[in-house]
Amino acid sequence: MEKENVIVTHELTKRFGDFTAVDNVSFAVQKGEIFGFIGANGAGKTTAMRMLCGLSLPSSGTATVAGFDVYKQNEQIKKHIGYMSQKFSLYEDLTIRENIRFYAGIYGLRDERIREKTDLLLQQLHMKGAERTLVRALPLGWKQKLAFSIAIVHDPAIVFLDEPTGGVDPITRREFWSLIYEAAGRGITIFVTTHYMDEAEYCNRVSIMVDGRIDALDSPANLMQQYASASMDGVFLQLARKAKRSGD
Ligand SMILES: Nc1ncnc2c1ncn2[C@@H]1O[C@H](COP(=O)(O)OP(=O)(O)OP(=O)(O)O)[C@@H](O)[C@H]1O
Repeated sequence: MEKENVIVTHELTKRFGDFTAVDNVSFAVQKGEIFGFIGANGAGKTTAMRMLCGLSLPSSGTATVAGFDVYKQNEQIKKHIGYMSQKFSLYEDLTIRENIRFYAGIYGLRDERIREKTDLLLQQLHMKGAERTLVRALPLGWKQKLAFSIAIVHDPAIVFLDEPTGGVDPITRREFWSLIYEAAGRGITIFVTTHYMDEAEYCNRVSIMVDGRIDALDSPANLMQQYASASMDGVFLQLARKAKRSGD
C-alpha cells in the first residue's frame, strides 16, 4: 500500500528581490519518513524549511504540510508540527520539569496529559532525579535531547529539525539519533537539516540542495551508487562543488 504523503511541494519558490533563494523545488515526504535536507551554506535549506513551517510565504509554487496549505492555513500548520532550530529555545532559568510543563501548556495539552508526558519524557531521557536542575546547568547534549523531546511533546505529524546536533560529540549525536528513530517509529515524520554526512546516512532519503534547487533526492544507498561513492561525504562533495553561491 502507498504510504501517505505528509509534505508535498510543487515548484516551490522564494525570491528576495531579484535573488531566488529557493528555486522551483518539488518533492514529497511520506508519513514516518526520516527525510534529510542537506546542502552547502546558503543553499536555501532554512528558507525552504521556514516556508514549510508556515513562517514565511512562498513567492510562487505550492506546498501542503500535514494536509494544510502553506499560503492559507499557516496557523493550522503550526499546530500540527514541531520545530527545533539550531538555537533551540529552552528557558535557561527554568528547570527541566518547568520547561516541559511550559511548552506542553503552550501546545495546549491538558494538565493530566502534561503530568503523564512529563514523567514519560524524564524516564525516556534518563533525567529522572535531575528534573529540578536548571537547564542552564545542563551539558549541550542534554539540552538538545530535551529540546527535541519538547518539540514533539504534542505528538505532531512532522517535526522540523534545523541542524539539531551542531557542536556535540559523535556519541551524543548517536544518542540523539536514537530519539529520532523512536519518534519516527511512532509515525512522526522527521525533516532534518544537517552538515554531518554520517547523519545523512541515517536518513531514509536525502535531498541535496545546490544554489536553491534540489539536485539529487534518493536513499543514501542509491545516491552512493549513483555517484559511485563509498560515503555520503563523497556524494555531497561532487554536488556541492558545482555550487556558484557561497554562504554568508
Ligand atoms: N530575508 C532574506 N533576505 C535576503 N536574502 C536572504 C534572506 N534570507 C535568506 N537569504 C539568502 O538566501 C540564501 C539561502 O539562505 P538559507 O539561510 O536558506 O541557506 P541555508 O541552506 O539554510 O544555509 P545554512 O546552512 O548556512 O543555514 C542565502 O544566500 C541567504 O543570504
